[in-house]
Amino acid sequence: MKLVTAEEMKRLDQLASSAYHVPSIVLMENAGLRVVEVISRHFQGKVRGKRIAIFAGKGNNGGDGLVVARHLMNAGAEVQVFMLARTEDLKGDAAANLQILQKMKARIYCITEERHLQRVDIVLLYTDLVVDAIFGTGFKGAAMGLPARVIQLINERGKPVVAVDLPSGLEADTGKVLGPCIQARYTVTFALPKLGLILEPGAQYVGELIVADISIPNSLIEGQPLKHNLITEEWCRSLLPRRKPWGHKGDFGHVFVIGGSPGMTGAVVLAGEAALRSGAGLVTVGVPRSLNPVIEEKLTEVMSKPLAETEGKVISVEALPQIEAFLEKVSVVAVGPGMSTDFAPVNMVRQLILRLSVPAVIDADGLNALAGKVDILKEAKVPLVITPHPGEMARLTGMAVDEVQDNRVHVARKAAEEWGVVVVLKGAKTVVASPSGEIFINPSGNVGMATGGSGDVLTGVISGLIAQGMQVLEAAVVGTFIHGKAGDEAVQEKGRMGLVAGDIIDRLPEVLKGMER
Ligand SMILES: NC(=O)C1=CN([C@@H]2O[C@H](COP(=O)(O)OP(=O)(O)OC[C@H]3O[C@@H](n4cnc5c(N)ncnc54)[C@H](O)[C@@H]3O)[C@@H](O)[C@H]2O)[C@H](O)CC1
Ligand SMILES: [K+]
Repeated sequence: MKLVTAEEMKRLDQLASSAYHVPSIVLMENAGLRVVEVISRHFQGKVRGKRIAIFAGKGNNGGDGLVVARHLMNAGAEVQVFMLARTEDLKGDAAANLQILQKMKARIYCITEERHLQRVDIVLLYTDLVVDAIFGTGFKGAAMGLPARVIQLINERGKPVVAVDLPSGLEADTGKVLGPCIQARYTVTFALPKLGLILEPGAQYVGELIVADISIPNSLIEGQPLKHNLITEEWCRSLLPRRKPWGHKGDFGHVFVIGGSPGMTGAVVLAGEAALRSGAGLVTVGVPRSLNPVIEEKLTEVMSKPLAETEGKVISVEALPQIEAFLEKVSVVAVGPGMSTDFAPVNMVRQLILRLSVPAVIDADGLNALAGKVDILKEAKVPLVITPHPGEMARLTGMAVDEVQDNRVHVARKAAEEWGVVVVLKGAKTVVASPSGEIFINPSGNVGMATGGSGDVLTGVISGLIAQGMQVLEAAVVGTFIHGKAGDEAVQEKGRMGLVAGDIIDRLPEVLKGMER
């Protein structure tokens, strides 16, 4: 599903009027009607007599609210409209709808001074439902002054709120909530979801999200170069490889996981098992020679390959010829789980990337090996996926973690475009970015997955899908979704605190089974 920024939405709005001659006031009317439908559903169709307080800002979001007021009045509801602006401040379509309401003798109060809040507080006490039409896509920064106080009052009274287009106080493009923000029961957003409704923390204020058609022509929407996407289950289902009944394990690829070091053997085991549970035909984990007996103990279906090691029992540069020779037998490499950041494995990774002859997923210490040497990624001759968590992304970009987290979409896109790789920037609402700047936001997953080894599992899932012939971008998108969905299934049973990475692997088969075609 496509997502939009405020700017893109404005352009759609303008083109609908200028290129398709859909008058903007028709769009506003439709927006209002869609909101009324949700309100009617909330009251099981019985709107008559319901006490509804509508809060309208000075822009077109407020205009939508005035349309809602008109239709609710006609439906017999007891409507009170609070304008967070002077009536003369309204322009265009919003002003037109205000005039209509004035002609209808609607109860309209302007909240322009602190003392006006008393009335708001009293009305809220007896209100059945609130309509938030204060700010929409025009909002930036933090709500302050009277609007902020009104938002706080509405939240404190705890009545159900229908947010028009966006909960007021939330930034459409970033999902940032820098001040008070409406906690909505429903958000009726127009045409396409705004990025900020999906990103954190904005997504926590949305309630039930309804994407409402307001008659912007589909051909106009499809014709726009919209580069933000929400990953959906149906889309992932359509991308999953089909299994031919006569297939044999050779058809489903061979994953080679390279990593492991003393005390960190579990990471390669998790990655290897996850790859197998994601449908790969064969999986081999390459570990320092001394650790191989321990790994063999832990593995059954997954094979292992002892690699040349240093005295410290980490993978040494001498392992490169062995690894290169083995590349002929595999379909994809996963580099990094538990590898350690000793000089030798770091050096090995930096050289391996230039010699890869199959796609690779680079994760964890494989990424830490590239801090300060990130240009190596640009010289790879094969498609790459990197799967940094925010700390690893900070090390790769030289930014502070907060800076990365503050601009997740921008940071992921810039890295993907500059380094020419698929970037999976993990975290709440993982962002997948392609070298062409396409963005895919993952809605699945939960905080229970913030546990050691969860990233190793994701590396295995993505590698397992690439082994079965998926393009690296599709494997990253689908793998991220499946990994999160398996975590969502696991947390139902294990809870957010008790969930461990192995629980995610255990749920992969049922998630995949539910998506097979
Ligand atoms: N096709 C569509 O998308 C349609 C959208 N509609 C509605 O229009 C709003 C966008 O309206 P706009 O006038 O651009 O801005 P807002 O109403 O969201 O904001 C009002 C006003 O608020 C000011 N402002 C911005 N930030 C702050 C702040 N931090 N504090 C105080 N004031 C702030 C700014 O000056 C804005 O002008 C969209 O959401 C839809 O609801 C159409 O009605 C239907 C078609
Ligand atoms: K709003």
